[in-house]
Amino acid sequence: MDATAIKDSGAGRSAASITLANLGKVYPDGTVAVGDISLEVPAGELVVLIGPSGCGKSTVLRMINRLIEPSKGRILIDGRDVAAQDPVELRRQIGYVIQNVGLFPHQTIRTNVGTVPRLLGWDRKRIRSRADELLDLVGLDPARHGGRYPHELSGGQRQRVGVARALAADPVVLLMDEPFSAVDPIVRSRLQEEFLRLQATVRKTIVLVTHDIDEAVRLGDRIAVLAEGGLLLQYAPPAELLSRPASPAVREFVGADRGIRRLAVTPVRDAMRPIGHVEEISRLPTVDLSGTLHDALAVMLTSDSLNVIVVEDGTPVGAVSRSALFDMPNEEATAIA
Ligand SMILES: Nc1ncnc2c1ncn2[C@@H]1O[C@H](COP(=O)(O)OP(=O)(O)OP(=O)(O)O)[C@@H](O)[C@H]1O
Repeated sequence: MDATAIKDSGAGRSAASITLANLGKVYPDGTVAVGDISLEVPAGELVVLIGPSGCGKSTVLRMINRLIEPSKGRILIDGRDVAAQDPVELRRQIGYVIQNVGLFPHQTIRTNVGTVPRLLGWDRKRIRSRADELLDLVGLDPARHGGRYPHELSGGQRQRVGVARALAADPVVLLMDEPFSAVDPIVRSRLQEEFLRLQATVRKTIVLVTHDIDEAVRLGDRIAVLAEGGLLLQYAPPAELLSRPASPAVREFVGADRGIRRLAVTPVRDAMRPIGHVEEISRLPTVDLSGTLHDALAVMLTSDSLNVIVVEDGTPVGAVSRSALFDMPNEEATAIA
């Protein structure tokens, strides 16, 4: 992971793992922003940091790219301590997307996207073709938008440019600090959806900060819940966090409607039973095997049916009943019983 590797490569470098080991930050005024956090972000996964305002999320992110130096602990990227690397060089290899994007107002969109490649000394032609490739990847037409200035785009479009710029030099790590919070809920939802598609293509290691539990559940392969003082309360995949909150504090944070959220991250397969028990298959609505229980519930509600047939490549493979959705084992309840 050095600058020459980036210079020599085009796109498609692999992602890197990130290790936080007993990471802590006390600001000079004595504020303990981050207590003691240890966690591992596997290469190519998207990890969400979530927690109440002031719990240290941005501080963790900014320690990863050395905008802030830790008071204790270590950060390893692919096993290499970031403290041993030149901060400027390190930052050129780590994409960073912030709320309100921070685009340069007097530069065109294409020039903004080419910022890091330019710093890395790529030639003009290569920078331009890379910028256009990235704009296309985030759903902006290079011919239409490439020559515009940031104020000539909508908030959602600017946000996409921010993501394109962060990906331009094909970083192995992407840090995102509330990347979608400055846009309205409908644009936000569309950006999240597009971002998931983008991530399926580029498979970067991403650490994303948000306040929004729905965003965390939708985007995260894993979620780290932090508390005041920068303490790690739980680190788990969304489904586990929702079904087995590690403490009352996490349960409260995750929210009372977590049963519904859990449906959105539980595969249809988990509540499926053999099809033999269901009558009149052909009249029942269907849901694809790749769907979630939330999809199954939506189909049941719109068709006013108590059962839904699960299909794989168009062939019925099982059925899910409405009661089965709410009989899903709740390990927390079992533990209490
Ligand atoms: N430069 C600083 N000096 C002193 N305290 C700071 C400094 N920067 C941040 N803090 C404090 O450190 C704590 C963590 O701040 P941080 O910005 O990391 O939290 P956050 O979880 O990202 O918050 P938010 O969700 O509101 O953005 C807060 O109490 C904040 O006031």
